[in-house]
Amino acid sequence: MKIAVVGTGYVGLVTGTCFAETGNTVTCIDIDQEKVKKLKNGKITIYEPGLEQLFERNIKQDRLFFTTSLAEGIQDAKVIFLALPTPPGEDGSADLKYILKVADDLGPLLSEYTVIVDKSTVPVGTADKVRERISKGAKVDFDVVSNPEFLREGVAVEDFMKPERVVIGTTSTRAHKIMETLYAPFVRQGNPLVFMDERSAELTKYAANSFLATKITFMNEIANLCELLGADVDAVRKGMGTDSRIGKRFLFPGIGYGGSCFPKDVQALAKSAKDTAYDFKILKAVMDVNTYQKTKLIPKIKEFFGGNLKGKTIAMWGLAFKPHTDDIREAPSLYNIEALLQEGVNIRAHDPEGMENVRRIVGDKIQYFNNPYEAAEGADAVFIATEWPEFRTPDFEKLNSILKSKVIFDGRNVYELDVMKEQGYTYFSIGREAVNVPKEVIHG
Ligand SMILES: NC(=O)C1=CN([C@@H]2O[C@H](COP(=O)(O)OP(=O)(O)OC[C@H]3O[C@@H](n4cnc5c(N)ncnc54)[C@H](O)[C@@H]3O)[C@@H](O)[C@H]2O)C=CC1
Ligand SMILES: O=C(O)[C@H]1O[C@H](OP(=O)(O)OP(=O)(O)OC[C@H]2O[C@@H](n3ccc(=O)[nH]c3=O)[C@H](O)[C@@H]2O)[C@H](O)[C@@H](O)[C@@H]1O
Repeated sequence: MKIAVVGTGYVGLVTGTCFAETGNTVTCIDIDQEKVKKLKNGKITIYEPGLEQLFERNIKQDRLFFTTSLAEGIQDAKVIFLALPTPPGEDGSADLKYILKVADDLGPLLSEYTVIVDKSTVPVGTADKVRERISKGAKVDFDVVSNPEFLREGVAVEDFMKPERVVIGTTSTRAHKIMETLYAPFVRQGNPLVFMDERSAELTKYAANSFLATKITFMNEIANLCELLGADVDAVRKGMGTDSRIGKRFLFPGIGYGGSCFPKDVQALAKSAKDTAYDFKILKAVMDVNTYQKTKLIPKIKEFFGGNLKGKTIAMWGLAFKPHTDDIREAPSLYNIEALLQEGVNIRAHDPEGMENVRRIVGDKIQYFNNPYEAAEGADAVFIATEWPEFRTPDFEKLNSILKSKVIFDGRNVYELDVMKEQGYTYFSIGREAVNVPKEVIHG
């Protein structure tokens, strides 16, 4: 099938590449000329494990194309995916300007029946708005379908190629059949295509993201309580998660959820609820707790160093909002960098993929190093903001010899407490006992 994808950001590039991989001819369209130039030259624009290989193969096999022209890109396309940004507006609601602009442009360009698919995360009622905008200029039949995306960055290819489910919102039989054909190769393992109406599909996406953010936040509060009650959140997590009604996943406490989606989607759902005069209390609490959680280690760091951090040096391991991505949008690291800089701390940072993106925002206010050991050179403490696998089993001998003092503040519970005890590190983590804390420091 010939398809077009408008927007070659994270979702657009993965969507386009994966549909090409299953034999479709795909043209991806973006207004960012630099991006399109790179992509046309066979250079991938995001870091995503496994994507580059598929991307290169499909370009070579003439199934994946890029252009800046909407008219050229959608020519002969039976299905057009809109994978456009929906950033939070000033009031927290999703800003639909990118989607509606493309909808306006698309109408007059359609030359035969086409399915237009909202792949972006959009509030309930957006499919109706897109339909209305397109119909102003369209002279042919078309359908607007809601097909929200559930992929996670870092495992996006796997999530897209083997989805647990695909949600498709349409009441049109014609569009239903086309979407079923398009997705057939991805759901062969018995995972379902879940068909529903457009509004329900739109809400499903916000409900799923908000539920996951709530699950994490609930665990963060349990962790905070563990610290006060002298319990171990790792044990509690395992004890809870083995109940299949609760499930093991997304129960890992830490310094809050970040990324381009959970924060904005929780906020947007809360705003949608408010607009209908519904007071969604849980979502408000989730946002409050997450704000607190992001910098919850700062007071501990301050207290450990006797209340004054001026002139201290901290090695920050991890900057990306989670491992296996270079994405730093709403990354907890950024909030901690800001808080530490305000206290007069020198920050020596390392992240395997995210440093360039952080440099664009923070500039030379912090220093960047190519490996975690260089970052740790002469530091008073290590702060772990992202649980990259390479931090899990460090060469402790090497680390001992370069750190000024053996202190770790771990926002992602990377190490076993026994290992920290054995290695003689003063170790603070989330929801667990603080280890080897000198008597003069009051932490429990
Ligand atoms: N990033 C993620 O992991 C996921 C994102 N989503 C949702 O998917 C949507 C897209 O997200 P991302 O891919 O992360 O966004 P992004 O910001 O990475 O990419 C969007 C792209 O659209 C392009 N664009 C803007 N206006 C355009 C126009 N008029 N014509 C053509 N291209 C245009 C931009 O230049 C950019 O390359 C959002 O609604 C997001 O919430 C859903 C699931 C996962
Ligand atoms: O709508 C979206 O864009 C996507 O948002 C999330 O995906 P993503 O943001 O890539 O990352 P996650 O793996 O969900 O992690 C989000 C944040 O939660 C944190 N997290 C996750 C799991 C956990 O147990 N604890 C925890 O603190 C991570 O560190 C990260 O900051 C969802 O998992 C995807 O299904 C969804 O498609």
